[in-house]
Amino acid sequence: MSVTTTGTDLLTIEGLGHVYEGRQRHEAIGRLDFTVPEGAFVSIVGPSGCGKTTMLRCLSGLMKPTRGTVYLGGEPVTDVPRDLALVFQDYSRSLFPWRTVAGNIGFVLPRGLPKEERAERIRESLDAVGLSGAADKYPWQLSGGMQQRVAIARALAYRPKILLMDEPFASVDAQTRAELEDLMLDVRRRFDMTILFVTHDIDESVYLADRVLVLSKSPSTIVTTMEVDLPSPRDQVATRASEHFVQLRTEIAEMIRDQSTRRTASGAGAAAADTAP
Ligand SMILES: Nc1ncnc2c1ncn2[C@@H]1O[C@H](COP(=O)(O)OP(=O)(O)OP(=O)(O)O)[C@@H](O)[C@H]1O
Repeated sequence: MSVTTTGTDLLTIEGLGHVYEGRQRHEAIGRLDFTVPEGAFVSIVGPSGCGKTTMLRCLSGLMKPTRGTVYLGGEPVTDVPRDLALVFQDYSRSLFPWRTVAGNIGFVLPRGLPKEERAERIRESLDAVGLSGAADKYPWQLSGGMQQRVAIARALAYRPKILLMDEPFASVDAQTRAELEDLMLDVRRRFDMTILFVTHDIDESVYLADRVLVLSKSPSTIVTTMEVDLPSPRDQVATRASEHFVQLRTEIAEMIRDQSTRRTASGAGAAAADTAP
């Protein structure tokens, strides 16, 4: 089954740039321009410290960028938008340990929501992440992978138009990571969700997405945009072993390596010219 997008851009990023001011002035983002179509799964991959988290903070309205504008559904983002949810890498800090799983999910739902709908949203989202029986447990009674499933369920229950994920599976073991990747593909199909997924793992970026954006080192720009035309549903073994998958992941790996070699040879000042889209 292939997943379709409407072709309408849900998220538009125009000329985004960010400089951290202060004693340690640092230009984290050079210039980013890209769009995320409604219904698409877009991965962003880039080296450590290239500004991925800074970018997500700007996209989600948590931080005002130094330059540029972010539009969600055509409206400029000036505050945290109602239609957006974030899932972070550090699940242990994103869940309240004193609330049950159901309590953690219910916490983000609108106060005025009728009791039955609140219960239904919690039930549906826990079912979607395979944790139907865990509603009354506390986060500390769950494994790391299960806690991250709760964080995903909480984002789903909120019913956002777009889900931003910041290296969400970087802290779990390889087997759990593969299960969570497949969970995201399933969730995306079931909820028709638009997802922007940040990772430093090239294979993961290709396995999950319709499109991969490759970032340069900081100050980041987009080195390339790669369409991923692998068939769906994807399979952890067959997809990753396919010739086309290997070709795509190799192209991205070479691009990241070449770019970092060039920067080392020519100095950081050449970065902007080297990485122009
Ligand atoms: N508050 C701050 N003040 C100054 N510099 C900062 C601040 N926050 C981040 N930086 C710097 O900006 C750059 C980008 O940081 P950011 O956390 O966005 O990168 P990242 O790609 O998410 O990193 P990682 O892959 O390691 O998670 C880094 O060099 C970082 O040291």
